[in-house]
Amino acid sequence: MPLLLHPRFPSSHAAACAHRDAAVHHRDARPALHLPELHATRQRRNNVACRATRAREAPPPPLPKQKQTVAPAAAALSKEAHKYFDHAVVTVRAGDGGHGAVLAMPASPSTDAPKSPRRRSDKGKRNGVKKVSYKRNYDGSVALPMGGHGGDVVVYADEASETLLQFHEKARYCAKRGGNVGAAGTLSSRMHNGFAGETLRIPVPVGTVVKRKKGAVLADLAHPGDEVIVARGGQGGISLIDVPEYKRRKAMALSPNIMRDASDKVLIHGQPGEEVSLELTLRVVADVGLVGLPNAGKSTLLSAITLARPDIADYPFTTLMPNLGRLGGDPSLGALQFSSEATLADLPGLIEGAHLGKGLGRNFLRHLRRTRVIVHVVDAAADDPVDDYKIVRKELRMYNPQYLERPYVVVLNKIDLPKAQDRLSSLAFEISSIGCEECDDNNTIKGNLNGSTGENNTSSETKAEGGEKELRDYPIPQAVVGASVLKHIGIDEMLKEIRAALGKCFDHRLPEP
Ligand SMILES: Nc1nc2c(ncn2[C@@H]2O[C@H](COP(=O)(O)OP(=O)(O)OP(=O)(O)O)[C@@H](O)[C@H]2O)c(=O)[nH]1
Ligand SMILES: [Mg+2]
Repeated sequence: MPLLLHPRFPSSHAAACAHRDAAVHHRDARPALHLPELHATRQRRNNVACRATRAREAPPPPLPKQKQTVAPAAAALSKEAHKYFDHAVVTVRAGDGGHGAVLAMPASPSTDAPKSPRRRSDKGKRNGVKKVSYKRNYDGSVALPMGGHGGDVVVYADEASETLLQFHEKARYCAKRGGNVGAAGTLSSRMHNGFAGETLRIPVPVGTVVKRKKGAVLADLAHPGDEVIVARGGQGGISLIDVPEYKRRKAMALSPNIMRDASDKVLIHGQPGEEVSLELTLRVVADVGLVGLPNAGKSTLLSAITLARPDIADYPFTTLMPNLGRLGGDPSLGALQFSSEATLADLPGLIEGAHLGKGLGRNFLRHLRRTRVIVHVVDAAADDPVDDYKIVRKELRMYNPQYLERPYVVVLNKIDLPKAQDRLSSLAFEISSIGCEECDDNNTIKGNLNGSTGENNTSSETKAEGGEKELRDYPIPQAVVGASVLKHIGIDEMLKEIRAALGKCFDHRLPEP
């Protein structure tokens, strides 16, 4: 019987042995060298080794320009992490299926052989050969072993991860392939399937949107533990029985997987695993977004009312990436206080012209998308707080006019400073009169939160830029409160207003009053 082995199986043992023997023979056949010759040869060999080492130590030749621009350099990543932390492109590859095998039928006892007398030890044997019990399929055919399934690739939302920066350092992930069928050889009851490749699980921050590159959205991983299979592993190959033609009819009774000719061998190959390019976009999950000019005190506010400890400093753009903090429930609600818990996101400061890329730009405003309430933090001791407030409102409108329709609270901060205290009431009056009372409609808010954002909605942005709707056409603030988050003045009043604004939004967690 011809020995049929899969080309990828370690079938070339004999060839390898022959090669090794030839090498030994070649070594033995070398003429013996005299001492001076030996020395010269060693010298030559050392020189070659030296050159090889130098070649290995030499820096690799520079890549062509277009290849170098594929991923941001590590230095740029550490310096400008805020540009990359919320967006990444990765390629994932699921594992290939393991291979099946070509199996020979076990030798059957010759019917011509003279029958030996049956002995007690021959129990369970037929004509002295032990009867084999194979695993069977539901239709009674022998279950032939299969190659293992390739590992899938799963992306899941993990509370422990915060940014997508790691995907700029490693942009390709491969799952393990399935195992091959144990051994090619004779069909036996002890053969087993190849082991399944392990699923590769990739953690991403909660709030990551997983999308095929230039394709459909696969999942929005908005809750911890949410997951999506992004690439499926290949199926394992089947096994085939190889029998001479005159035995095929008999073998067919055992299994339909009979090899007819060499071309059938492709069936034993495992299927390749899927490979996809994914675009990961992080949109932080928060109920309240803190916005304002740099230095207004947003991070100080977050640290005053939550356990978050963001960087705080007396210079603009201290915050480069959103900071999240958890606001505890309202104790006055008793057992229901958990329902008033909320997550706050402190965003980097905005400046006039952010929509044109000034300052840090406005890309991080995408992180307001999931918020229900916006808190404007205004430095009441600044030269023109009302103008500062308008600048931020206008930048929000440029980015997504729908943000202006969400309920919002204005916090006039730094009232511990005399300059702010003196003009607090006039500022509060001026700010609360920018906007229209009638358009304060919760239905609009619901529509915005469920519907599409204006993030990529250029038509709505153009509309706003065209000046069709002024700031006064959007709702007035829910409340304007004076506070000093540094000195803990007016914190309770501010929290009350923020919770009231949250309560006004549609919220399934809060019981209807
Ligand atoms: N006097 C006074 N100073 C405050 C108050 N709140 C914040 N500050 C100070 O204002 C400065 C800026 O505060 P941050 O919280 O870093 O401001 P920010 O809005 O987060 O700034 P960016 O991250 O740059 O956008 C710090 O020196 C704070 O100590 C306040 O209520 N009163
Ligand atoms: Mg800050």
